[in-house]
Amino acid sequence: MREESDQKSPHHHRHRARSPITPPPRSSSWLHLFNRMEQFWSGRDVRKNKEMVKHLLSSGVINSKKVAEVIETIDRALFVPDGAPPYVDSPMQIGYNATISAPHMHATCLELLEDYLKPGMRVLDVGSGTGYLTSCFAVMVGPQGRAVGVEHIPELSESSIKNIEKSEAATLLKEGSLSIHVGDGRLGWPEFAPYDAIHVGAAAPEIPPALIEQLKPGGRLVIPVGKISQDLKVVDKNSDGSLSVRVKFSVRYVPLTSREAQLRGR
Ligand SMILES: Nc1ncnc2c1ncn2[C@@H]1O[C@H](CSCC[C@H]([NH3+])C(=O)O)[C@@H](O)[C@H]1O
Repeated sequence: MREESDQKSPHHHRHRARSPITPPPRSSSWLHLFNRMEQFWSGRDVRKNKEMVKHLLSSGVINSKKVAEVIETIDRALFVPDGAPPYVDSPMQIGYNATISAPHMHATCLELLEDYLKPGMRVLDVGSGTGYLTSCFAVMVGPQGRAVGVEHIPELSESSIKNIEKSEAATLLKEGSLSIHVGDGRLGWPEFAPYDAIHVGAAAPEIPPALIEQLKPGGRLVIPVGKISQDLKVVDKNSDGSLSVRVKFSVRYVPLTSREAQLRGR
């Protein structure tokens, strides 16, 4: 086989011959080759990211065009640790007893929050982990809006910034409408409050009062609540400040806890 491929057929040469007025195809540049190799080793493949979106659409997880668009825009492979299959619909370990949520959970939360992620709106992502969902939020609210991630493990915060810098949300991070902060997310992030949307990516035993406080009247909070068996709660703050709460379905998230408890393995 090897001998065969080493033989240069007439076709081989014909492919290489180019008319002098045609610019060389990009595939011949070293930079392109390097990018392809980097993509191969990192498991990145925009076509597979697209296929994942198609699957989420056909299985009815995604119904919104906007949500499909943003998931297509932010390549998931940039946020999944090296060696993990990026487009498989399941959560993955990211170290520090944390996980990146499964694509269907990200999609569900984006759909639940879509109306609260219009251009110019403000969103808080508590337990931002890899930065994947914060980036999706940032793209949806755009440069006039604000997407704020809070993560209590400094190493995860740092690596999330590196992930975002490689993604389509890089400019938003650079220009400041997207920011990631190290802190205890149970206290929210008062600096940019009130928020139209708050998402919590870890399960709280009870809804932290600071998050209710930092939610705008007319805003929505999506939060998993419970210990082992948890409910994904959708909390709407009415214009008079009262709350309407409904349960979307049962979920299993890592706990929203102290840094020490998380690193101890709870
Ligand atoms: N009290 C807390 N404050 C801030 N972050 C927390 C807290 N408790 C847990 N976390 C983080 O919450 C995250 C949940 S898992 C990561 C979820 C993220 N949406 C993603 O898909 O990448 C982990 O990164 C935890 O370190």
